[in-house]
Amino acid sequence: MLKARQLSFHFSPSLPLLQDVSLTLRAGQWLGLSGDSGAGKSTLGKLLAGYLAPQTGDVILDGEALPTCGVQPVQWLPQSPELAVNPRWRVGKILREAWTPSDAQCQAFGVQPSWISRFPQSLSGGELQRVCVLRALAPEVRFLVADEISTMLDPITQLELWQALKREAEQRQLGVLVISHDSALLERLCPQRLHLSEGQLKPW
Ligand SMILES: Nc1ncnc2c1ncn2[C@@H]1O[C@H](COP(=O)(O)OP(=O)(O)OP(=O)(O)O)[C@@H](O)[C@H]1O
Repeated sequence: MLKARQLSFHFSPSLPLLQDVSLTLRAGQWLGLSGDSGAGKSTLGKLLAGYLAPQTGDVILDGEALPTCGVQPVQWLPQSPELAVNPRWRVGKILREAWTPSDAQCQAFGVQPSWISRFPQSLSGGELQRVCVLRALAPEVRFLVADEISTMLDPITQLELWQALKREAEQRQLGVLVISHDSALLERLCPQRLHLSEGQLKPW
């Protein structure tokens, strides 16, 4: 179980962003998170994945602090995959950075064998996003923060990505926090939804 306990966070003391935010994400749960632009959704996602440290409160996984080395069991997947890869690495090296997905997994996520020897700049944003999502699914991973991951995909590719992720999450009982402005998408994917507004979470 992943828990955020009374997190407060600001980039500047005069501009508090999150105040006393608590949430629980269970194994196998799909939880939706909406909120206005700039409300702090990505910041909360980064706090949950250990990319940022809160000023007060903490994030615990099964009662313990997140590990500081090795494969992170909570993976934050950002909207812009091109910012999350080393442009000097070929796609094969990027994909296998933490683990080696099977051919069947590559196929399920629509990752084509012909991409392996290419550089990431030569893939479309949607193609690279699929590589990054699959890269994040190492066996040690237990929770995902999917931060607007399908925004740049066409409707069919979007559907295929979520179907592949649903299947993988169900098999492994991954907990997934889906961050999106698309309320129809959140309603479809997530039985429980939260809304972030003025630094606080409310059921939605
Ligand atoms: N590194 C940073 N330094 C200073 N301010 C930052 C930093 N990162 C984000 N912010 C600010 O914090 C606020 C929250 O940003 P965040 O990206 O978490 O919002 P969001 O809810 O995800 O927005 P969107 O829906 O537009 O992606 C914004 O006002 C943003 O400008």
